[in-house]
Amino acid sequence: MVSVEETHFDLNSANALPDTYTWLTPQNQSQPSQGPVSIPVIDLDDIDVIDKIGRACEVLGLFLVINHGVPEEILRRIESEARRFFSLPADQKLRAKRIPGDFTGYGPLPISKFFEKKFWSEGFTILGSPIKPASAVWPDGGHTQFCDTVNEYQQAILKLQARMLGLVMRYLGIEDENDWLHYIGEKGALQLNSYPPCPDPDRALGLGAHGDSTLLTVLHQTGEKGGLQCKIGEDQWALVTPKPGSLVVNVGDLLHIISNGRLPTAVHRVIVDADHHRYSFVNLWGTPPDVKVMPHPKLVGPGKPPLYRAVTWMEYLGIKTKILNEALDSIRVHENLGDDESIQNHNN
Ligand SMILES: C=C1C[C@]23C[C@@]1(O)CC[C@H]2[C@@]12CCC[C@@](C)(C(=O)O1)[C@H]2[C@@H]3C(=O)O
Ligand SMILES: O=C(O)CCC(=O)C(=O)O
Ligand SMILES: [Fe+2]
Repeated sequence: MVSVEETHFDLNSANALPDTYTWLTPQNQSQPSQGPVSIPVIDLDDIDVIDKIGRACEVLGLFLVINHGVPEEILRRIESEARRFFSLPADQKLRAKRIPGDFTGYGPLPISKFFEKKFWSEGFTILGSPIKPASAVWPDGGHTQFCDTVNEYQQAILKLQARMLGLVMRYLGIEDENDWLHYIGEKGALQLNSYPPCPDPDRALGLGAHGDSTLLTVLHQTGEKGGLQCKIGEDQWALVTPKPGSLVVNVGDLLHIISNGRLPTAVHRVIVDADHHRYSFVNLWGTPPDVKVMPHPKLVGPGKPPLYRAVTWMEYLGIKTKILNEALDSIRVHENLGDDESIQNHNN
């Protein structure tokens, strides 16, 4: 039998960076942004919130939100439950190990297989009810507090996500609730991430560059240093500096599709630190199982053909799990004529 020690490398007690975690390619060495790029901060109580949130989605697809209405007490509790989970011995966490083909579980994320080196992070994904994985970890009742907290956190974040989606829809000119309420219903996947201090942070990566397959992703993070970076232009990365009381929001592929390409999916990654142990609690929010996601009919018309075919969230997750960065292109039915590069491709 293979022991836990042979298969599981414990990042929390490592004092050197193993070869399997050492990035030699420019993967984590591309240029940090020249000069400070400011990440927009959107105040949900702002009188011009529709315009401001819409523009933030349109420009970067990533922003901070304040006055978001998620009670601080819930944020503190999810943090404390995540810390309780990640500080367990490896063999106890591994009782919830992700089985290949499953979304839920503890272990390397679906994107890991697309990267040549491992990520300096631990993750626990919960899609659906937390009861099964949590009671595997805590068979003696310790799971109840964890599950209650996960449920309350997701409920509170879902309320915020639905509110923001309404604002963005109105920005796009989709005023009538009946034209977008059907996107709401799924609570999404909760991704708990732990990024322990790293002995050689310049040669490691917490999480590789990716876009989320979501409508919107909302992320709460610990500490003041940050680690999340947002891709700007070709090969520059801006640090999403934490701001007390704020949450991070990013546009995912589903909203990009619905907006018919107008709102970009935010490409992001995570860097790590020598001293700071960072955690993030990420709600990856998609559409209900029976909803076909496609460019919204109100955003399609003469001169504005639909750029993508219809997909359900689950179908899209399946595609993304197989071909990651090519997923959007694989459902594209028309080039974006507003985009210089696309026009060139079209002419060739
Ligand atoms: C619902 C999901 C979205 C996600 C795959 C998952 O099943 C649960 C984890 C999510 C996550 C988080 C990190 C990046 C990502 C690309 C990945 O590998 O796992 C996303 C997936 C996604 O948004 O496509
Ligand atoms: O930890 C972070 O800041 C980002 C995590 C992330 O991108 C994800 O879980 O999808
Ligand atoms: Fe992400």
